[in-house]
Amino acid sequence: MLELDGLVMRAGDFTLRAEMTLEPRSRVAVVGPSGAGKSTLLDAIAGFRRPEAGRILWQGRDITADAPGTRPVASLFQDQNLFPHLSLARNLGLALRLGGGRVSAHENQQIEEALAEVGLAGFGARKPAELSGGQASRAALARVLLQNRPVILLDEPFAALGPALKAEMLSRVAELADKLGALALMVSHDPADARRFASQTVLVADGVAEPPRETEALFSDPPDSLRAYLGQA
Ligand SMILES: Nc1ncnc2c1ncn2[C@@H]1O[C@H](COP(=O)(O)OP(=O)(O)OP(=O)(O)O)[C@@H](O)[C@H]1O
Repeated sequence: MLELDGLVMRAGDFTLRAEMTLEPRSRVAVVGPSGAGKSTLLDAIAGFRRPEAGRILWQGRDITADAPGTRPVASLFQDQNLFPHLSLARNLGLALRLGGGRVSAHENQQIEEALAEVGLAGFGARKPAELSGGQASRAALARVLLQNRPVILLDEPFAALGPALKAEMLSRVAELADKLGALALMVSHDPADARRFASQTVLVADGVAEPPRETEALFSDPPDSLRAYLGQA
């Protein structure tokens, strides 16, 4: 379980509170108005921002003070965070060896397999600039696969892709999360994506990240804060 226990995040005069439990191996959408704190919530879990109060626990272990690289968490962002001067294989090697160092023959084999898994067999020598948007997204998925962490965070990673490609990537992420047995938490501005991806949804609004609710129930009878955001006010 991922537990947010009395979590308080503060940035300037913005405050976000969260109190919830998320089940392992579940897929959860994070929705809410712009500026409500969705990225803040994911950054807290990833360890990119420190809470002012409260704790974050994974399987009962307090990870609040852990550095991002040592958390049980892999993150996928819109700008896929690939180093431009390194080949795809070297970029993926860094996912396996956070401290750098030579990648072993076995690790090279793992990288090849991960690339093949996402439909990029033979692309290891390419630089990120030599990839299309869809290929870069798939490369980022290969990295998440290699990182093999039990929590996957996705902050609008496919917002720049066209509808068909976005739908394909979402189903690939769902497959990958299921294969890894991971909890996947995804920020989305598109209710259709949330419905497609996640049976549970966290609403972030009015300074609070609420415990997850059934996605269908939330969208079919949205509270006022979500209704306004959906343009149903
Ligand atoms: N360093 C900072 N200093 C002051 N305020 C900040 C800082 N970082 C973020 N904020 C504020 O925190 C709030 C939450 O931002 P956050 O990026 O988490 O929202 P979001 O829900 O992800 O928004 P969007 O959907 O537009 O991406 C915003 O009101 C933002 O202005």
